[in-house]
Amino acid sequence: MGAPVNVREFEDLARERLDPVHYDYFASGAQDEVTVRANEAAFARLALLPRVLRGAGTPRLGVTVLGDEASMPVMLAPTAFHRLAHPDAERATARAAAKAGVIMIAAMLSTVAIEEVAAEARKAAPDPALWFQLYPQPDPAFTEAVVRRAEAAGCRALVVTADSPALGRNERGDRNGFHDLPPGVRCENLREPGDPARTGHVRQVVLSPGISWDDLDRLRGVTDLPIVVKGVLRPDDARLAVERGADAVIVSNHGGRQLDTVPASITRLAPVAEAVAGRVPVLLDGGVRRGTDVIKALALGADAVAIGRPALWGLAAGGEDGVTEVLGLLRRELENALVLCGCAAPQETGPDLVQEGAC
Ligand SMILES: Cc1cc2nc3c(=O)[nH]c(=O)nc-3n(C[C@H](O)[C@H](O)[C@H](O)COP(=O)(O)O)c2cc1C
Ligand SMILES: CC(C)CC(=O)C(=O)O
Repeated sequence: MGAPVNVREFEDLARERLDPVHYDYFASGAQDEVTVRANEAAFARLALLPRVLRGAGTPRLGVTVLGDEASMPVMLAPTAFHRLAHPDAERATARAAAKAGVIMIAAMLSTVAIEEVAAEARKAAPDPALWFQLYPQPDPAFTEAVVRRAEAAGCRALVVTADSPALGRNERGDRNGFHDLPPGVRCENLREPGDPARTGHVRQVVLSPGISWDDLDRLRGVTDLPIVVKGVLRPDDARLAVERGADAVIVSNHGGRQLDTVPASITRLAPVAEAVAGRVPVLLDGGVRRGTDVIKALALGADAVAIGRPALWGLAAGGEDGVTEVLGLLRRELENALVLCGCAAPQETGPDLVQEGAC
């Protein structure tokens, strides 16, 4: 195959290069994977209604989210275990994101320690925008220690994953017997505090059924970082998140990996954005594969979108260069979609650009 010309072809290349068990881990979702398919299909069901003769010129793609300037409204969603995609793991992803000027949400379940992820990002850009995703742990002292590490590493927002009071049922994983990381691959952020020599124990992550809005309050007491609630699908929860002090929300169904048969995230964006009513930024992830998907999300109320699997396909296909290429593809596609819609910037999009169910 020649060089991939779109994200789908990057997935094909990644599938060829990856251990099939690890490909399945990245690609799969919960149970029948209804929501995985729905996330992409729902974008295809939305038609774009471009404006003509607007003289908008070459679009500017930059946005500012929670004070972080990004070169485009596409960020990296947190995804676990990059070492399974490429030996350079999160180091490569961080360099590519920083070089591209996009915001990276580093996963708590990273196979490279957050300090090292941040150091690699800084090699590529002087002031990289790095956020940290957190699964609050039942042990508040350990959670606080992880938050302190993220702060000290220079992370500028805390993304709390709210859709995971338990792990979704992943049948591909069960079929493959994929329950443990390979020898030598560890979640480096889960080491016991005070283990700088990295000789000691690494905790198992706990996805706690007890997670509640109180955890958000507790985190507020622990950190001054902006707190982003990830995994909101309902207007009532979005309103609660804002009332409980969230600084942004991410409309997300975890890429269809948690509760199967929840709706495609793009179908929940407009109701959530309406409930939030501009009080905090609204972000979206799930099924974004094209520049046209990005513009549809912007039009329906997102300040930016995040990509999960596409970055992993880039990483598996070509390490740092692969992630760079995926981000470049999406940038070129978004710029093309904006200019063809007659928009000079992401901020110029609105719901009039999108028509439901017509293609
Ligand atoms: C392999 C994989 C691992 C993920 N790990 C995490 C994680 O550790 N924490 C988290 O909040 N979300 C995680 N997610 C969900 C992503 O942050 C994001 O919601 C999802 O991938 C977006 O959908 P997309 O892959 O269709 O872009 C993961 C997703 C994938 C595919
Ligand atoms: C091990 C999991 C909790 C990581 C995750 O969030 C996922 O694979 O979707």
